[in-house]
Amino acid sequence: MKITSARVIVTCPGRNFVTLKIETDQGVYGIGDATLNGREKAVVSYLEDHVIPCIIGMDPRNSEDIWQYLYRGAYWRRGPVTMRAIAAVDVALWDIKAKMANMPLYQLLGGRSRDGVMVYGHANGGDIAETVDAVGAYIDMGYKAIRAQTGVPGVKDAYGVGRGKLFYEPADAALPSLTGWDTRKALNYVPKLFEKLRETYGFDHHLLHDGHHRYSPTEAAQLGKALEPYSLFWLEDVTPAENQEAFKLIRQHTTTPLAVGEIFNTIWDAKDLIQNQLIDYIRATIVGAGGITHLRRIADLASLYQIRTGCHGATDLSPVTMGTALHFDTWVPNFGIQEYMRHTPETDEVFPHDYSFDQGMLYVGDTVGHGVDIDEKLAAKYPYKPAYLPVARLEDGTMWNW
Ligand SMILES: O=C(O)C(=O)C[C@H](O)[C@H](O)CO
Ligand SMILES: [Mg+2]
Repeated sequence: MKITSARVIVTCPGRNFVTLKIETDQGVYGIGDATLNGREKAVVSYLEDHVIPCIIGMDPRNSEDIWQYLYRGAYWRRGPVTMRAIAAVDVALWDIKAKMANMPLYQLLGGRSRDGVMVYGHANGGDIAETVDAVGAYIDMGYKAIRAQTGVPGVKDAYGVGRGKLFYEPADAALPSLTGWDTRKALNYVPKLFEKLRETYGFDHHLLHDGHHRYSPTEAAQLGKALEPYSLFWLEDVTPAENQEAFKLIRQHTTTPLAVGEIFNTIWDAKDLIQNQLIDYIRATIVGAGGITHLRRIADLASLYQIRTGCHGATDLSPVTMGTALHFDTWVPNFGIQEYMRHTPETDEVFPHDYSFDQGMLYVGDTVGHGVDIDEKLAAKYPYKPAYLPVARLEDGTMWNW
């Protein structure tokens, strides 16, 4: 069996997606996602100029060997561009493998460990009152877990506060837009949001919060401690994690569960965090961390330390990643939760998929493969549109982490 062609399809049905379609001499094809928000074309070039020419003629059934070939063979390891390209190939090959086996992907991974996958949605508002209302709307939709973000008085466009309610999309301009940040103001305000949420809705729902890399380790420890009475499911990305040791300090001071890893690309980014039990949830996902082949290694390492998965699932992860992640989540023994930011109807139409939402859970169907396809004719109607994530500056102009 041979790979006969591989094509990159770029489409923008409301936001940009990069998709890889691998075809074989046996008529079976596979689809993988390679989207890197705000840097899409770098992955397109990596795939078209450096990956596709190497894999034509290879046996698509050897997905492990092809993964190693692309990882070791490049000599230049890791990084978001390389690992997304590898992930796209890997997911397309698993899709092909499952189709050849006439099985839904989760069966090939080891079968069902659960009926459905608990997801969390994004509730946000300009201030506490608006966010409390937004959380109520998610509860009414049946969600069991909700991430809550609020604007902070005196801070221009604090992280997570979108214009729309259901379809929050941070990549919003042809050049990065400017947002503000003030840690002191956020530290004073955010705990009040959770106090109000628990007062209003009680303790039956899981609440989550994303610090989006804004706090220093000491400030992060303060926030974790201040949030303890409100019993969060997790506090995410509370400080940047390039220095994995930084989490030791936070961990010593708070029992608020910690999640990290949506920008991780390999097991090496998470190794110390996992082995020292400095986190509770690992957020690495299929498209970010080298596909199924690599993500399952991360999950296995995490399972030794009772750390559970919490795959990233923002809108920049295409339905191909969402569908594949749901198969992974349906199987992985140490599953925690899955993020679910809804795509627009236009995106859902371009990527027909076999997963559905009911009462706070997502369910994959039994379509063979990962169950997500791309309507190429429709995709062609939505040409690439440059879009960037915002940047953040402090009041005095200092560049900060967005
Ligand atoms: O979904 C989250 O938790 C995020 O932090 C979303 C990210 O900002 C987004 O995926 C960036 O592309
Ligand atoms: Mg996040």
